[in-house]
Amino acid sequence: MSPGTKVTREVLEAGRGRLRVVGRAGVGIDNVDLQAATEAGCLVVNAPTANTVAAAEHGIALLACMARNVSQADAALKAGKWQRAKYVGVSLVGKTLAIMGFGKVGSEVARRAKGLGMHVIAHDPYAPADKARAIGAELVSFEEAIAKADFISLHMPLTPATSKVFNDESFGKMKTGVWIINVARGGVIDEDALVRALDSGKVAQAALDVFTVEPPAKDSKLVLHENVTVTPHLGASTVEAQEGVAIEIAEAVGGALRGALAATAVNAPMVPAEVLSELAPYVSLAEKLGRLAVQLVAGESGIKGVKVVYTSARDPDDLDTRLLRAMVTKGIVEPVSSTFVNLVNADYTAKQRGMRIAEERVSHDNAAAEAPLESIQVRLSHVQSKFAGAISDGGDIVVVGRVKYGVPHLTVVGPYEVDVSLEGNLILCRQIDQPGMIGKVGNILGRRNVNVSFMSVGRTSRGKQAIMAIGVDEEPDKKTLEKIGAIPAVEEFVFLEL
Ligand SMILES: NC(=O)C1=CN([C@@H]2O[C@H](COP(=O)(O)OP(=O)(O)OC[C@H]3O[C@@H](n4cnc5c(N)ncnc54)[C@H](O)[C@@H]3O)[C@@H](O)[C@H]2O)C=CC1
Ligand SMILES: O=C(O)C(=O)COP(=O)(O)O
Repeated sequence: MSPGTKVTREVLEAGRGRLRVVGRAGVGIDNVDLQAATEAGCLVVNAPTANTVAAAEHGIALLACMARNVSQADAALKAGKWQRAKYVGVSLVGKTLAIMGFGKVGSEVARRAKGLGMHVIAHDPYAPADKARAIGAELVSFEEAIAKADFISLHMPLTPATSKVFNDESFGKMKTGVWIINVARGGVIDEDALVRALDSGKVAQAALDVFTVEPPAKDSKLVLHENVTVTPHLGASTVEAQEGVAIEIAEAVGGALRGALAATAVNAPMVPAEVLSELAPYVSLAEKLGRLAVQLVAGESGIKGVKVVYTSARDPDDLDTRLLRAMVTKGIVEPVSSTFVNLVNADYTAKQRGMRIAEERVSHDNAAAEAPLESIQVRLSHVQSKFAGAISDGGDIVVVGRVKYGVPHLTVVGPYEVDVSLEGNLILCRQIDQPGMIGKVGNILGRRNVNVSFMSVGRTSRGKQAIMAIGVDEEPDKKTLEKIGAIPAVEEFVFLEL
């Protein structure tokens, strides 16, 4: 999808439940109603990196072109006018360039401008100062940037906060004869104010690739202004960038449709790719624990409080749990919700259902541990359970799991320690600890051709209460489950789908 295509609330609502992914073959997603997409559970992915260099190169091209009056002189010469005196330009070396928005494109423009011998300053409230320093650019306030610059290049996204930030007031604070370049979004400039600033000479020239309305009106004063150089949104239009963007977005959409976690998702918790691959088995564990916990709930009290406890040897700053929290939420909400729930709208849906998700981190004293997490605990507070064995001392449903050899395992149910791989389905069975129980249950399942994948017994103490956690590949029929329930020592059992 190109920026000319608008994905509005109406479009998203018409596709609700069926439209799963919107792919933006570029960076700017100001043409997608993100809130409506999130509500509809529709993932929005973009291709954020493949056109960065193209946009930066276009910014530099416009800068150089404008400083030397290339487009005006070209038009004049083609009209038969040889005007060497009229088109004396200005030099770039030693001039101060202010980069507004020091993200991917802005920083690449900075690198190139340094190569041209310019003094580079930048304004970006969210950019790390050391990244700017490494490129040789100094981060300054908005006021300082616009006041000190000879050239101002715009590289911020269009958001409510950046809409028309370049207006009469800000032009008023700039040096007289400043030069403006915009390859970001037209809407960050109040175009009428820019025309006024050009007319008064406050702004010497502007070079614009983007406009508030695209294409702009044929009689646009701005476009027709003699001190304005324009291109029709060509920032990303290089052969290399178009090919790169096409591949990037195809991979993102394909991955998202297969259920892979999209690193370029715009409306889902954003997690860097290296973190994503490290967390992948924990992501699955988090969702499965959520699923197990919710299937253990009984009664009408509803789930109000959910607590997720991460035990980790890592420094809290090194453990980004947003994705895990979203997956626990998804696991809890999905089996009990009629709406299509995914990573995108999991938090939103939980909130709509009045479900609060609290998180806690417990440090695990094992400095040698390489795994990001020791365990994840999911606790549903003050709910009734259809399996009393899942209730811990505090009256909460508690399940704990960990990743072993890359596979999620259930390791605690209520007060019982078990160890069962979370694949296939699960039967939990509570009984009085005594010999022969595994054989009895195993026999019933075996006779019905239900393959047991894993089995584990946990007990409070010898001869007291114990639970069996049995992983099964197939879903046993009702009769088989009843037979298990009818074993005299069995006090309760529950079948859980993973
Ligand atoms: N003309 C064209 O064809 C192209 C245009 N673009 C546009 O360029 C812009 C930048 O793209 P990228 O660098 O890839 O995005 P980016 O997300 O990497 O960088 C944007 C930067 O702007 C900063 N920012 C946000 N609010 C700000 C504010 N109020 N003041 C100053 N900085 C602020 C962010 O912290 C971020 O560092 C976007 O608007 C994008 O749509 C990108 C590619 C091609
Ligand atoms: O990536 C962006 O934000 C762009 O503006 C590029 O737009 P395009 O994909 O060339 O229509």
